[in-house]
Amino acid sequence: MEQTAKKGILLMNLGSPDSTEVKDVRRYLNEFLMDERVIDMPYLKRLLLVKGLITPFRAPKSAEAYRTIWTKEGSPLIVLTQQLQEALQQQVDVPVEIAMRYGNPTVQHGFDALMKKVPGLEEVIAVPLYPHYAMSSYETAVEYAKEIHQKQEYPFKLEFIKPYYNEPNYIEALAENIKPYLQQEYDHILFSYHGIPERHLVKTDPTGSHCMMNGNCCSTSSAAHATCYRHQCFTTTNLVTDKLGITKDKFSVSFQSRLGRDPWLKPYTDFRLTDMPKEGIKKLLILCPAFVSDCLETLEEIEERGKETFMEAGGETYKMIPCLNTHPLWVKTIADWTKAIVAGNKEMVLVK
Ligand SMILES: C=CC1=C(C)c2cc3[nH]c(cc4nc(cc5[nH]c(cc1n2)c(C)c5CCC(=O)O)C(CCC(=O)O)=C4C)c(C)c3C=C
Ligand SMILES: [Fe+2]
Ligand SMILES: [Fe+2]
Repeated sequence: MEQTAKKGILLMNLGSPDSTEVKDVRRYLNEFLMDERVIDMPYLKRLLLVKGLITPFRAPKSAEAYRTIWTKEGSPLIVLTQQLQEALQQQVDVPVEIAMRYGNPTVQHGFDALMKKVPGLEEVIAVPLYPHYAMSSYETAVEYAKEIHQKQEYPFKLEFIKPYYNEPNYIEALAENIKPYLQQEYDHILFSYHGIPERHLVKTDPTGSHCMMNGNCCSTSSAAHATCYRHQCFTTTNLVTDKLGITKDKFSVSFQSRLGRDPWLKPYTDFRLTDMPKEGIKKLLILCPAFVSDCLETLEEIEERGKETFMEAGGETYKMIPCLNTHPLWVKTIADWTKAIVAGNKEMVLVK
């Protein structure tokens, strides 16, 4: 490949265990949950909780769950991120690599691979594969990449694509991805976002007085919205339903995948799946826009277990709409953003 710009792209996703063996799942969970932006407790307390309580019980169960979705190529999340890399590489003339926040391939591996491909590498554009800002997803990916960049004294400049929850071309891709599923009969569409503990919203609120102060906090104008996960999830939902002409009575938002006993964002997806058939919602479409690539939390929690919950509660049809994965409009969107940055347009760059 002839290099015109000494730049590279790094697609950053969350990561998966190396295999479905309990020892690999244990190592992955320990790394993930010892992240202070995920379990936000003082180190010793976190260590005791994660290594003494959560991981020993969770690792065998999670390993079993991973076995139900694992493919011969490996974890769906990793395989789909690789497929996104390949599709994007067809559209841009700077090298594209992938890296995971936890597990493999690491961020350092991604940086080294780009350095190898581009002698004299001047700039890396990192694309966090999270549309919304949460300290346990977007923020930790960015801060971790910055830490590796600094510690290893890489000579290139590192830039990040900003959260894109409201970007018109992202919304358009999401809408196009949903559209074919609207042909089938449905009573309701549930937008199920990954949950976070409520206190994380308070922690990332730069105003110190906005998030969770009242039920409408996310719909009133505030500087906090730049880092308010709840606001951003509602915004994505409203923009995409507006675009598709889906009326307010036909959709709602819920939050999935909670861990532990603290209050997480509500309503909880599993509770809603149990209640909806009783409310007359029998035919459900469900999607998980917090994820760009299908993963354990979509394929096992929502597509498999969620369906069981809904059908056992009296539901009739249940269809999960896949994540954006390698949807052509999504690939084009990332290509357009990164090409613009390579050309010197900084509109999509995170400013901190
Ligand atoms: C939107 C992205 C994500 C946020 C925000 C997030 C927060 C968060 N997650 C946990 C705990 C777990 N999450 C797990 C899996 C998982 N989480 C995300 C994304 C976000 N997490 C993804 C893409 C995945 C799937 C990974 C895969 O390999 O497919 C898991 C591991 C699986 C399990 O045991 O259930 C845990 C644990 C917390 C505590 C948290 C916020 C505080
Ligand atoms: Fe908010
Ligand atoms: Fe998670």
